[in-house]
Amino acid sequence: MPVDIATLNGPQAEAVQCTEGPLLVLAGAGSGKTRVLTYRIAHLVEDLDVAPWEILAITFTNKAAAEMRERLQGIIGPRCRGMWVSTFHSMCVRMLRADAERLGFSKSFTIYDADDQKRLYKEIMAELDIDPKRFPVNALMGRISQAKNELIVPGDFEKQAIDPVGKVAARIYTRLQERLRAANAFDFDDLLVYAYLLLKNHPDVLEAYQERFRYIMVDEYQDTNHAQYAITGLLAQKYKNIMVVGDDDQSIYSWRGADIRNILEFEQDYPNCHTVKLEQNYRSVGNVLAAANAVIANNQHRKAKKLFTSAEDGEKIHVYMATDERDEGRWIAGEIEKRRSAGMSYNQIAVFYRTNAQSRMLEDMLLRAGVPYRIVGGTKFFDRAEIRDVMAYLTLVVNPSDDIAAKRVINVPRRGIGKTTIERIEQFAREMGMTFMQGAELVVLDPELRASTRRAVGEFVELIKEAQEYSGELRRVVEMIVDRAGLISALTNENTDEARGRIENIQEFMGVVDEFSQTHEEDDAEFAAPTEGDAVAGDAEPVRVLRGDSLADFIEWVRLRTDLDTMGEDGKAVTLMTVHSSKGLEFDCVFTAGMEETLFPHMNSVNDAAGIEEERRLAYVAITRARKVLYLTCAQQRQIFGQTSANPVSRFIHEIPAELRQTSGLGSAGFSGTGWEKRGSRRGIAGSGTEAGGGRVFGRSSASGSAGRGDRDRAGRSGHTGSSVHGSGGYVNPKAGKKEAAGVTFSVGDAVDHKTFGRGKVVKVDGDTLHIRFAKTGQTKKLLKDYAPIVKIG
Ligand SMILES: Nc1ncnc2c1ncn2[C@@H]1O[C@H](COP(=O)(O)OP(=O)(O)OP(=O)(O)O)[C@@H](O)[C@H]1O
Ligand SMILES: [Mg+2]
Repeated sequence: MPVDIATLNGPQAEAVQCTEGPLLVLAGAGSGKTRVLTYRIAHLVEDLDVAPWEILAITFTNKAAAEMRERLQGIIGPRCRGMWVSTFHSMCVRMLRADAERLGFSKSFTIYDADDQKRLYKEIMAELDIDPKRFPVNALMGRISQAKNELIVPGDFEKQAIDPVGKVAARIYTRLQERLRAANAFDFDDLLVYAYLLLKNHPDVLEAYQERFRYIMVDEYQDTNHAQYAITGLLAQKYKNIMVVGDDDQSIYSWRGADIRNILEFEQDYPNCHTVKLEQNYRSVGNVLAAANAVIANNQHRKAKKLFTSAEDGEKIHVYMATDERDEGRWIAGEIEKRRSAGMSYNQIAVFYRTNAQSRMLEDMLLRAGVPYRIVGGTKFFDRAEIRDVMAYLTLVVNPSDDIAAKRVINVPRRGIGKTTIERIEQFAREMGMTFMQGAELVVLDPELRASTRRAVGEFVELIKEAQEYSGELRRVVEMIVDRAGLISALTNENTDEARGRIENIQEFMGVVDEFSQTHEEDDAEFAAPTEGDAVAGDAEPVRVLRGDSLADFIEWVRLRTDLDTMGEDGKAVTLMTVHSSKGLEFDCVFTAGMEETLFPHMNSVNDAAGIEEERRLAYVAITRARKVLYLTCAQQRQIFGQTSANPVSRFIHEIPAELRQTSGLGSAGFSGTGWEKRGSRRGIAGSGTEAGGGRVFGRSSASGSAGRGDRDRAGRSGHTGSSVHGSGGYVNPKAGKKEAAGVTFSVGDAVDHKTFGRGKVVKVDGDTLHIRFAKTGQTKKLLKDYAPIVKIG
């Protein structure tokens, strides 16, 4: 069945039908770029008989890739199997898995994430005697990452380094690459660098891919870095059938090496390029689009673009000025509940923030109001220590040369292998030119070590070896490691709440294993029927080398999961995420919290024009995610990064024309009212005892968690309670209580959450007194509704 071009507008259809030669679609947010790219793939396969394996589609996140595959499945059905729809990093991993030997690595290489990498940096710095106080590790990592994204090898980097940090970074860079190679590992940036080198230095490999990928498409091209640009260039060099889509106004990753010039100079790179402009926005209502256009118009360095919509104006942009971050979170929770009662699904609501540090308070407030949410980024499951331990064990099973993994877990759980022993193994391994595991195996014979230590090391080595025999049976090997290493029993012995939480996480991890097994079977099916396209890269094995080695596959899958992939498909919940992660997505209702100077725009960027322009593009991305309703919130004072500060309202709010805004909260009386003048930052307004005290009062004020459901009275009260802790510095909003006092009504059957007693049910209402039966204790307590630390949860 031919692809239905009729559902596209003129320029969109033109882009879909322009299938030969270079094509650029440069257009604003929500104009259908991703839709056009997807339709073009469908058109190629469905109408022009292009084989699916001849198509390479690159997206910015794994989530976007999954969505695209799903949409394709909907249009062309199972024919999209065998097609490469992936991120740059996943694509590079596939290429490297097929041909790692050409580069002197083995196929079972490990991918180091930021945490592994940091450990390695610290080791190297210790080894080279570099003082981390003078040369912070993050700064060095940033420099080297930037060099890798620009494809600058250690030798050239050293020649170019003139400043002290650069010179130190050059020494580390050289050693880093040696260490990574010895560990048979790549860091994230290396995936791009080595894939590039593979294509650049092995013409037969390059040619095989050029012949295979006759049609190349890249979404979000404005955020490609130099390495990605170079890889794309090589792949497209022969047939030049390359389509790139993007929006220069949405370039938000320059801090990670993205180069906006890649898209702006596409027409120069491909002189006979066809360019299509899309000007109709199909995503947002009129007011949201007008706000976005007004904000971005303040950037000097941009290609001016028109963007119109035929949608209705919709609601005005809601601006809420909170007293503090708690009030902000509480208010957001309330508004979410209002939307929900009006029929909007939680899934269609998102709360964005500029920095991860903001999420904790928002989470707390949603939790207390009983709003289900999922958080993307921040408290990443896979970043938890116990999960990292399990992962390190598994990594070691697949790649025993991974010294970082070995050292992480040799004494986890504690089995009496101390620092001295580890150093001894390390030194021995270094002298003998061995890996840490090989060293460990021999140290067992060292009579100078205590017998118990030798036994412990021996058992550890033995465990890893035994597990290797089962590496094809994923669930079994994971169970074996968890069980035999004694991870759960050690935690059980600790017998603390925290340990129990960790056990739950490990159990949750088994669920992840199962989830993988299910999706992996599908993947297998996807590649099981080899197409002509799989026979690539010269004599090397086809790209499907990993089939059958499910543990290696699993590890790779976990490593490549970007934050966005933690979003579940089922279970309705509000999404919390940073603005950066929201790229390409859309929601009916969007909240962006923390709209204050120094937070958004972020303080790191406020002093330079280019930085401000990037922050403004970020604001543009945030605004344009909203389909129907947009909320922007800010707080008069905020505790964040361990200090209290008070900052003016974000310039991005001012840049939205006043007639498009509707303001409420503290500042509703006057936008730049006296309370909003610059106060600067004040460290520890609340004093040192406040953290704990704040926590307590917070529990108390949890009674106002349901404030958003009309319970403004208690919101006011708890605000006052809060003030006694915050110091009564006039930050409490006296108006809030009076103006919005509605009084809360409880009735029999309501579910409540009490700070101390937990969940319960209202069994009787006697004037202001509630009789609540608590689930945990089974007891019924009489509580005064306005004073008890309770929140209505259903
Ligand atoms: N011709 C059309 N008719 C109806 N809906 C459309 C049309 N084109 C795009 N849309 C819808 O508009 C929304 C935005 O499209 P899409 O996500 O492809 O835009 P985009 O340009 O990729 O946006 P962004 O710049 O944010 O990535 C989607 O919901 C899409 O289905
Ligand atoms: Mg898009």
